[in-house]
Amino acid sequence: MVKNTAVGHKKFWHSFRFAAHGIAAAFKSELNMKVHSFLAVVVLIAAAVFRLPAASWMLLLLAITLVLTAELLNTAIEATIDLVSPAIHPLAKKAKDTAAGAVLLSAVFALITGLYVFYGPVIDWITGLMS
Ligand SMILES: Nc1ncnc2c1ncn2[C@@H]1O[C@H](COP(=O)(O)OP(=O)(O)OP(=O)(O)O)[C@@H](O)[C@H]1O
Repeated sequence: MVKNTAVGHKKFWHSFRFAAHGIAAAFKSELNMKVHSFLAVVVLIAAAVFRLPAASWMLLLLAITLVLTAELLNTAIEATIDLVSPAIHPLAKKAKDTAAGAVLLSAVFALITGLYVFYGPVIDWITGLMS
């Protein structure tokens, strides 16, 4: 019983390490992943500078998580397609374009979220500067 738990813990940490390695590998190989991560850091710094409320932070974190998750799944699908269908095939195109569509959709959501949470504070800041 104790042994099984120990094995379970070991398996959990192995899975965790594989997952962390997957994220690091996608970050290293995918330009989009780097760009989205950089933008996420900039947005979070701006959220701290503008002292956004907790609800806005949660919305931003949701949007960032969605974009990065979509990017990771897109990378996984691209790698799988390149492995199983290196030759041109309409289904390979469909799979890659659909996965890219998921990234685009999540990025549009992130843009709308950013406009929604920053609009008021930025307008207040500009108004304060002019008065
Ligand atoms: N095996 C294939 N069969 C048919 N069309 C493909 C195939 N591979 C890629 N394509 C088409 O080319 C586009 C670009 O594919 P590519 O593999 O270069 O991905 P990408 O979107 O440029 O991502 P990245 O640059 O991150 O690898 C795909 O979205 C798809 O429309």
